[in-house]
Amino acid sequence: MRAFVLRARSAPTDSKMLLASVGQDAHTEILAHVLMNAIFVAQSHREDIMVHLVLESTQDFSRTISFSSNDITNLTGFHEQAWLDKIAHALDKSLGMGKEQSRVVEPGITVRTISFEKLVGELAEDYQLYMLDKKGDFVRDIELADNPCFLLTDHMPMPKKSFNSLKRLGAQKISLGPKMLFASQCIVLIHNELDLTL
Ligand SMILES: C[S@@+](CC[C@H](N)C(=O)[O-])C[C@H]1O[C@@H](n2cnc3c(N)ncnc32)[C@H](O)[C@@H]1O
Repeated sequence: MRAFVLRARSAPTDSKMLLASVGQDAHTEILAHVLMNAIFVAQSHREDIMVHLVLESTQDFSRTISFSSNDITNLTGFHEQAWLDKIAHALDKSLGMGKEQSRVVEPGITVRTISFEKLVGELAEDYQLYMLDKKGDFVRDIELADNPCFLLTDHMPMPKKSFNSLKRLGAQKISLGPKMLFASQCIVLIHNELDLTL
C-alpha cells in the first residue's frame, strides 16, 4: 500500500467555503489535484493507494477525509470537479461530529475529526513516513520502504513544531530535486520512482 497525506492548512471544513475557495487564497483546487494524481492513471485508477486529506481551517475540529482507491465506486468522471464534489459531500456528512469520531461517507471514503498529529501517529504504526522537503535526502539516493507514506502540505509550510514530533515517529525527509513543486506534481514523481522499481 502507498499512502499520501496532504496537510491542507488553509482548506476550510465548511463545504460551501471549500467550493468557493477554488482559485482563491485557500487554493482548494490543490486537494482535487492531489486526488487526481494520486489515484488516476489514463483511463483507469491505481490500486492500493490511500490518500488522506487533512483540512485545518475550521471552527471546531480538523477533518481528515480518507480515500481508498480499491474501494471507491461511484465517481462521476476523471476530473477535478468530481473530486471536489466528493470532498464537499464528506464535509457535509461530518456536520455535528464530536472530536475524534469517524463516519463512512460512501464506499472508499471516510471522514474523521482527527488532527494531522493524531493521524500520522496512527500511520507510523504501519508505514514508513517520508516528509517531502526540498532539503531532504534525494529520493534516488535512498531505498524507499515497501509501505511508504508521503507527507505533503498545501501552499502553507509545515509548522516548525511538527518537525520534532515527525522526527520522533521516524519520518525521513526526502527531496525530489531542486525546484519547488506543487504537492500534486510531487505525487506524480513519487509514483514514477516507485513504478520504475516494480
Ligand atoms: C507548493 S509546496 C509547499 C510550499 C510551501 N510554501 C513551503 O515553503 O513548504 C507543496 C509540497 O510539496 C513539497 N515539495 C515541493 N517541491 C519539492 C521538492 N523539490 N522536493 C520535495 N518536496 C517538495 C513541499 O515540501 C510541500 O510539502
